[in-house]
Amino acid sequence: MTFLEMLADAQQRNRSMLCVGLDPEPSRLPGRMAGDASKIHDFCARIVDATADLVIAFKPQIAYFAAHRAEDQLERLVMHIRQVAPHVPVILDAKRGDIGSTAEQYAKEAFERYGADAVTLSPFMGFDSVQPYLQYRGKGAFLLCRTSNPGGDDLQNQQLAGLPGQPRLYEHIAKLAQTHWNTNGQLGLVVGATYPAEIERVRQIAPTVPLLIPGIGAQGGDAIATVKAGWRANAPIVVNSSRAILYAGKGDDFMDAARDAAMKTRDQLQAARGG
Ligand SMILES: O=C(O)c1cc(=O)[nH]c(=O)n1[C@@H]1O[C@H](COP(=O)(O)O)[C@@H](O)[C@H]1O
Repeated sequence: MTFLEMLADAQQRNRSMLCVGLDPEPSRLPGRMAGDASKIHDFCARIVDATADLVIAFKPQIAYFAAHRAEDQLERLVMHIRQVAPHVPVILDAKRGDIGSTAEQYAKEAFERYGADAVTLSPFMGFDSVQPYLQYRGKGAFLLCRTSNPGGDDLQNQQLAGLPGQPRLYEHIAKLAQTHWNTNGQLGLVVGATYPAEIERVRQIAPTVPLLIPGIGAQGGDAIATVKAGWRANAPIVVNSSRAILYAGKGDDFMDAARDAAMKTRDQLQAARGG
């Protein structure tokens, strides 16, 4: 199955637009795992077990593994997801971006080493830095467009005086992802839940590409406004929450607490579609 087919399948089966972000910080692991980086896999695997029937995707953030020399644990984690939730796609959050020859290695890392179904990319270095990922037919690539952090304004909100209509940089990225750059229909966009007005604008420019929307939960983004701005029947949205679900419980009940938080968030997002 392609990434888009997996997304559609998981969305329907689990009635969900929620993506659980796997950002394991050893000092925040619950109970006896606290402070033990060798338990990163076990912790994330239990979160996967507790939420696999509630999500549209899982999104491991590579820095949380690499910083603790836990890349092998990330490889095992993706295999675990394949076993317990074969219908749920894995989005590797790597935010890569480099010249073509180096991007080929990053693409190999994401899709061959880790076996991810999609990856996050910075579009800053241009189309030839994105192209190597598109050689992997059926895989997805989400381009950073209007990120959830306040500093996203520094560049993404600047107007491009040299282009007709002087679009803002994020508007231009949305247009490229919807049109010229999307040669095989593999591209999506990252837009922050902290900026629903910009999600709406991105949807006007890019009506059919999937949107990865982080920023609800710990960053305080508005889940309901996010769905209203981004959801369309023919275009998936993948709304990520990491810390608010991972660390919902601090003790041995962490799986129940994560499941409870994920279910509430999933239901809140689903309900916002209707109203
Ligand atoms: O690409 C991302 O996933 C991403 C883009 C963005 O604009 N903002 C953003 O927070 N993220 C990631 O989404 C996750 C958000 O985590 P929480 O704030 O704990 O839900 C982190 O892994 C971030 O690296």
